[in-house]
Amino acid sequence: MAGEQTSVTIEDAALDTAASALIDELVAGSVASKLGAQDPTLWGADAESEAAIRLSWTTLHKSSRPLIGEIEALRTDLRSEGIDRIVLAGMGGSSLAPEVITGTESVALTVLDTTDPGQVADALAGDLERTVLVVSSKSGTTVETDSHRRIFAKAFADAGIDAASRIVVVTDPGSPLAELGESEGYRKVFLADPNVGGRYSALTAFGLVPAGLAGADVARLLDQAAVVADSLTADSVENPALRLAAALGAAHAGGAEKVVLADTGSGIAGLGDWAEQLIAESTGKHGIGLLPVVVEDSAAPGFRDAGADATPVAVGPADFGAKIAVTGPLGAQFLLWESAVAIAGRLLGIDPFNQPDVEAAKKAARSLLDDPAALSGSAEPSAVIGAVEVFAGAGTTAEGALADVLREFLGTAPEHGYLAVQAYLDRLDDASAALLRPELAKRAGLETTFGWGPRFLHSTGQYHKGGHPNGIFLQITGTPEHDLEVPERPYTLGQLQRAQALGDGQVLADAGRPVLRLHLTDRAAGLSELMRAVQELTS
Ligand SMILES: O=P(O)(O)OC[C@H]1O[C@](O)(CO)[C@@H](O)[C@@H]1O
Repeated sequence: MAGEQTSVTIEDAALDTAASALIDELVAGSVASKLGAQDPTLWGADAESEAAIRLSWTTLHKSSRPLIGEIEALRTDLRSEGIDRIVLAGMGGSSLAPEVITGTESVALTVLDTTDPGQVADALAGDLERTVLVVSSKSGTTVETDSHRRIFAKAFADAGIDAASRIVVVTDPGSPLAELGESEGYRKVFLADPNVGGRYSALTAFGLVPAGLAGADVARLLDQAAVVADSLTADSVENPALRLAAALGAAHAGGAEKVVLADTGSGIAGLGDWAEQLIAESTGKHGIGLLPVVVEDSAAPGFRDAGADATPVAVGPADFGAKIAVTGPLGAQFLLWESAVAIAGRLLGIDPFNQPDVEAAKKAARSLLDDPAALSGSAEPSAVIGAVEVFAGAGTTAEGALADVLREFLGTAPEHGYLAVQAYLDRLDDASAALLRPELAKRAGLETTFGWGPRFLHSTGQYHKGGHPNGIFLQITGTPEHDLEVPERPYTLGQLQRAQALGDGQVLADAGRPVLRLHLTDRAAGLSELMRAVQELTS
């Protein structure tokens, strides 16, 4: 596999000079060895109590070993019963790592990190006789994951299958889900290390159980992490974590807060999607932070043409345009990025282990679910253009054709701002929505991110509200063809999806961020109309 050697190279001379000074400071302050010793004082007094219960990830390559046998034993049992289809319900840190691990090994795993009724219905339509559902939630209270559990439990029962025997839980000790797992007699409850936060949990049960059950070689991941572990806690200018942290910190200090991630042949499938949560949720707070911008490849808009506000990073060998290149196998890259982001947090002066702004959107969604009138959309669209209903935010008028609406909206971006495209759609059936990112980036001249809602709410969502206040937000929602009941809950999945979009939109608007919502009354037709309108914009 390409990139077996773990390394961080700083390709840009000016950035290298700025980073070198920071690396020297970090070495002089013994920051790496203190991280290795799990010293909670590294991020200042305010962060100390949180850090004290968040640092066990530095030794997971050793402490997670006993899990391997447990996972293998359960996999063998399930296979002997003809159960070989793994569906994972989990948001953010509870699904991103297993998705990358299984994608890298080309092992099948159905990930549910959506409230889209169509996408969940498609997962339900798979062969339930052969299915086990892994319900992963550290807190045990995440509404999306709880909804998936309810929907699948009912579907198993309706199919005459004993649901308890088909549900495996991964959660923290003492969580409501741990208790439920025991009281319902679920197949197995894996209790994860509670001293590791969600986005640092790739090498805990959260990453390893679903991936291992699906057939990935999870022991090899721990081996890969073990190979680099000592180098990441060495007080040395060669330490790759210090180099990456210093480069990101120096870039941020120089006004390049956007981190544009492109795969350049790492052999890893989608590391950027995992790193996105780690970087955005860890650093995007108190009005600063690093904004991850995951692009299709190094030729995509936003990478080689990045402006002074962005740092192009190659995941894999250095490529033309990259200012930083990070190589190494997946297990090593997990530990490297976790260490680097934690240390970058110290350089930025923030607590990398909390996510203070995520709760606001969850609260707004909850209150909308309690207010059916607001949720059913009593608000009239500002305009209806073909299959697209336009809900213009404050400061925009929604006049003219769709291209005019978009042009006016893009004009609200501040200099060196960014555009976030947030698609609350089915990421399989409506996959073409992702093509909007490069098309918009090219024409808007802005670093442009793309996220599937509500998945991104557990990732870049923290940055959108808590990071640099220079984003503009294009929400895309769509009428689902069929809705799905959530058993014993007063809302459907479609209503939950809508509440999440409207709730987050409200929080962003209240914070003074420009928000434009385009609702597709016919998803396929609406997406093509939208793409046509984007292509009418001049670059
Ligand atoms: O594992 P949980 O508790 O379900 O949380 C899922 C995700 O939600 C977040 O708390 C943010 O909403 C993430 O930090 C976390 O990875």
